Amino acid sequence: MPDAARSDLPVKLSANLGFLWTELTLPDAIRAAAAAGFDAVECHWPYDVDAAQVRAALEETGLPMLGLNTRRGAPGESGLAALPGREAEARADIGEALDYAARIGAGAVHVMAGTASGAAARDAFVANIAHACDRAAGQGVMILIEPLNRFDAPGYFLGTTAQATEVMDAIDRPNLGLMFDCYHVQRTEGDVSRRLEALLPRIGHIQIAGAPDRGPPDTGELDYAHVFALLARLGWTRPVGAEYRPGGPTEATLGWMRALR
Ligand SMILES: O=C(O)[C@H](O)C(=O)CO
Ligand SMILES: [Mg+2]
Repeated sequence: MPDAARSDLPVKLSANLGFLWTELTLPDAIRAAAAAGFDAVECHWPYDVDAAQVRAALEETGLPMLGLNTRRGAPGESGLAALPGREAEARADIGEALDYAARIGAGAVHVMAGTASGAAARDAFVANIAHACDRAAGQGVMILIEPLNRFDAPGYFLGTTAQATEVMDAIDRPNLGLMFDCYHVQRTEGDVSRRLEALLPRIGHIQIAGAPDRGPPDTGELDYAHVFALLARLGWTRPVGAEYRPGGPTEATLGWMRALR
């Protein structure tokens, strides 16, 4: 895709390689995203892949890696940052994610909270995220926290944008950002446009998918032509992450990119 055509997009796009091109190795998925015209990539858990190979694919394609996640922990845990008594493990995972981010030049780490609730969980989360921010600041990395919807992630500590902003106020670090996933927000809270407007200064990254089925952005009840026009009006210039389940070959689902161009 020529650069001139890409720059006509009202909003730049990042391919989430946790969901797109999962049949490929991570380096080859980066190449596929570049060939499809994405401006950036992001991933979930790259830890089994040699960071040098990821870095080589990023350099070869010129795509930035926007971010990656801390590990999920044991099956069903979805992260450790809000688990009282697991601080040492949570911080080891944060350190690992930051080290990997440094090796591939990634700009953000999403610290996963885990399944927990109550005051002790909040205290653990606030302390662990503050620790992550302080450690990340030295390498110019942003720490992201992301509310997940209660249907896909029942019991996940962080469920709403209101809860996220409450803990962000308590943590009070300049390199802490909200991961605003329009799909999760729509499933749990709705009012996506108004929430984007209100929360924009606190948002570190935006993700999209069709709702309620998490298919391509041109399926479901959210109108991303409207959302993209709003983001352009609000002056959002960073790539928006396409984090949807293609349900088949990714290339066959990219019509929405052409439609939004
Ligand atoms: O599921 C999501 O929306 C995420 O963005 C994620 O990082 C993994 O849970
Ligand atoms: Mg997401």
